[in-house]
Order: sequence, then structure tokens, then C-alpha cells
Amino acid sequence: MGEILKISNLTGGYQRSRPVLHDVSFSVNAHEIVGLIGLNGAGKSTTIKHILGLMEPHKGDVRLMGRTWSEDKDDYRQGLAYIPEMPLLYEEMTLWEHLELTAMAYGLKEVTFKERANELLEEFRMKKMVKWFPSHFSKGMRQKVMIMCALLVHPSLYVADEPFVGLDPIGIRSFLDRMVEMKEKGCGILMSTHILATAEKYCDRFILLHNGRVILKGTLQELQAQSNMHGADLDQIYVEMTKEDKND
Ligand SMILES: Nc1ncnc2c1ncn2[C@@H]1O[C@H](COP(=O)(O)OP(=O)(O)OP(=O)(O)O)[C@@H](O)[C@H]1O
Repeated sequence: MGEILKISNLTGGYQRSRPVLHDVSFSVNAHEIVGLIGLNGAGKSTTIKHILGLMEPHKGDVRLMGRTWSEDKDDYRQGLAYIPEMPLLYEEMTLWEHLELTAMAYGLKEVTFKERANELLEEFRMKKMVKWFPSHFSKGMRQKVMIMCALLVHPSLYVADEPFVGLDPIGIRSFLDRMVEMKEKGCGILMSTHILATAEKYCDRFILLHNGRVILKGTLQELQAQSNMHGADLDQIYVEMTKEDKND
């Protein structure tokens, strides 16, 4: 199976003297959605920062299509699209300009850009707002701009950090439908979320992080077998595995 992202024995964090992640290893393949699951402070966002090349590993490495970020920064960056938890928009740029800027950063052809942009505006019900500035957007609308920017480009890997926050049910459905479509086209998708019922429905595999370590990984069936909880759902496994006395 085509390996898109491979994290090997990653130890990392904000200070070398105090790593947050310890020996984290997992991969994301083409044609799969992988759920990154963990309690508050487990290390999901820190893992994502390492994937985005914002932080240097203390040990181990992160490879996107076989390359590390430091080997080829531009190529690495164009290979992924990121949907952050907190929408980051330029207050002086309209919605359309945000889409245009993304298209330029990824070297999208004009015709492809316009076709995809119009489709996305329609689907996310944002057509009326193309000339608006972010100060007029609701929280969910801001998140939709981030999602539309990510969907405009077709990278090898999508990384989404809590993508549902602030979205209405139709927005969530559009986002998930699109993720499934991108997965079918061969992208790999890594999605961090606390909404386990949705994760269980859409993710092919899961990575359970706890205190900066991977405590379980695999399909739901594999997680059930590893935790000796046959028939349990993701929520039950997660609660059981993160009980303080079990792992500390
Ligand atoms: N900027 C920072 N500087 C130092 N430590 C940080 C910083 N950001 C996060 N941490 C620490 O790193 C650890 C992991 O945090 P991280 O944000 O990766 O967790 P998370 O799993 O994304 O949590 P949440 O579900 O709350 O978003 C925590 O102990 C946190 O205190």
C-alpha cells in the first residue's frame, strides 16, 4: 500500500529538555483516513506541528512521500494541506482572495482554480460571501474558508485538527463527504478529533495517543483485540485505555 506519511520513533516537543512526544511511530497510507485520538494535552497538536515542519524532531523523523521537511521544504509543503483548529485568516483579504492566494501557493492552473473554487463555494453555501472580508464571517464560516482552501488543492496528505469545531451539521457532512472523495482519489488523511462516534464511522484506522505516547493503533477490530475489549466501541476503548492507573 502506498505510504504517504511515515513517522518513525519521533521524540519531540517545545524544549529539548522536556519532550512532549516519546517514540511516536505511525503511518498514513494512500486511500485511508486515520484518526488521531487523545485526551486534552495528549500531544495531538504537537504531532501535527511536527508533521507540518513547524518543529524539528529531537529524535526520529517524519517523512512525507519519503522526504523529510528539511530535505526539501517547498516540495514537502506542497505535498500537504492543513485544516487548523483555529481558523487563521487575513483580515484585509476577501474570501475569494484567500482562495486565490492558496491556488498560487500550490501552483494551481487558473482554469482548475476557478472550476474548483466555484464548486466549493456552491457546496459550502458561501457563494454570496465571495467579496466579504473575514470580519463579517461567523466562526463556522471562517472554518469553512479554511476547509475550502484545503480542498482547492489536491495534495498527497490532508491534516485536519479538530475540523468540526464551529461547523453546522450540513458543513460537517460536506466536509466528511469531501474527505471520503479525496480518500477514494488516493489521498491520505490524518484527522484529530474528540468526536469519537464520527471518527469511528469515517476512519479506517486509529492512533490513540496518551501522555505523548502511542498506546494503541490499528483498525477498530485490532484495537478491540489489543485491549481485550471485543465488541467495544471506540469511546469505550479510549476511556478504558486512558484510565490514569493503567498507564501512569
Ligand atoms: N507552546 C507550547 N509550549 C510548551 N508546551 C506546550 C505548548 N503547547 C502545548 N504544550 C504542551 O504539550 C503537551 C501536548 O499538548 P498538545 O497541544 O499537543 O495536546 P493536544 O492533544 O492537541 O490537546 P487538545 O485536545 O487539548 O488540543 C501538553 O502538555 C501541553 O502543555
